[in-house]
Amino acid sequence: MTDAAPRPRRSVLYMPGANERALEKAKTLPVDGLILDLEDAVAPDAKADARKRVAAAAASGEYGHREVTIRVNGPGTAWHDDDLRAAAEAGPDAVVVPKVDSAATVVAVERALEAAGAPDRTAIWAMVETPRAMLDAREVAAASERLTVLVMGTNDLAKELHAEHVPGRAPLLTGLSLALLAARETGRAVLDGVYNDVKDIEGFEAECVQGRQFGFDGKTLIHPAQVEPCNRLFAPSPEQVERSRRIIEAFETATREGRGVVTVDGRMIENLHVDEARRVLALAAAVEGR
Ligand SMILES: CC(C)(COP(=O)(O)OP(=O)(O)OC[C@H]1O[C@@H](n2cnc3c(N)ncnc32)[C@H](O)[C@@H]1OP(=O)(O)O)[C@@H](O)C(=O)NCCC(=O)NCCSC(=O)C[C@H](O)C(=O)O
Ligand SMILES: [Mg+2]
Repeated sequence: MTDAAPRPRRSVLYMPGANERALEKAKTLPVDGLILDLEDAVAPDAKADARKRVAAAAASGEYGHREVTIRVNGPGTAWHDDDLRAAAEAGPDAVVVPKVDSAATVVAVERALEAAGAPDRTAIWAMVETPRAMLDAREVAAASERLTVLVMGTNDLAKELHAEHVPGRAPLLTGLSLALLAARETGRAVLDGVYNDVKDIEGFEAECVQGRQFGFDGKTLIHPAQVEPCNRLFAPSPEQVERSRRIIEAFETATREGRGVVTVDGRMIENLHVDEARRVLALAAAVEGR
């Protein structure tokens, strides 16, 4: 079940599962994915009602091209098992599991989903947001073929580390890198964490650029105002697309002439740069298809 083709996951929006208005509004937002949340955004008294709403929304088929996922409450909580059963029945694109910190947790979730009759199409997205998850990220990512995406939980990670949220995210960079290494080594996609200040679009954009430069496939979001900048900044730019085309063309010409290396704009281009240029073009085409 590992993703092969580049599926755009530039923008993945959380919405509180108890908020009917947000669930409705999401049908009109140009996001690549949605996380219908049963965990942090839902108060204990509202959990049962939210579970019903979210399951109905996920099963409705009304979200078009958007990937629809359900975030269940974490392993060990009073709601986890019921959430998994409801999610398995609803059959979303994925079940997002928070606070996964071992391969055993992933395997337990996989077994519970299968026992509850989850369709094969329902993947597992594992949130990595604890020190243990960071240190065992590779084992978590490789624990199941159903697991297709790692999701950073930067609020929980900062809390666990006693770290401060600062511009540039220096305290979190090791964790971000460990998740990326684990995802790329195992062929999983990987999404960056959320930006809490919904009014600060400039700061949000800076964090999108940082996430993209690191190699994240996209970012998780908490407010509709974050969607457009996120889509724009995680898609290949027109300049990148144009340069990628020139790289491929120049390399193909060089190969026909018996050369294995060439320069474009004064920079050395080898096979590996051509692979990267093809990845960029494939992603740009997939984004264009949206
Ligand atoms: C952050 C918010 C509480 C802000 O809410 P509010 O002040 O009400 O926003 P606005 O008035 O600006 O809303 C304008 C309209 O947009 C809709 N809206 C707002 N947020 C969403 C959303 N997430 N999805 C869909 N629609 C949304 C409002 O309904 C308004 O619509 P309308 O009335 O028609 O104009 C709020 O944005 C919010 O609740 N966001 C999500 C919070 C959330 O899900 N948090 C949990 C996930 S993050 C997390 O857990 C991180 C991770 O685990 C970690 O550890 O890091
Ligand atoms: Mg969290």
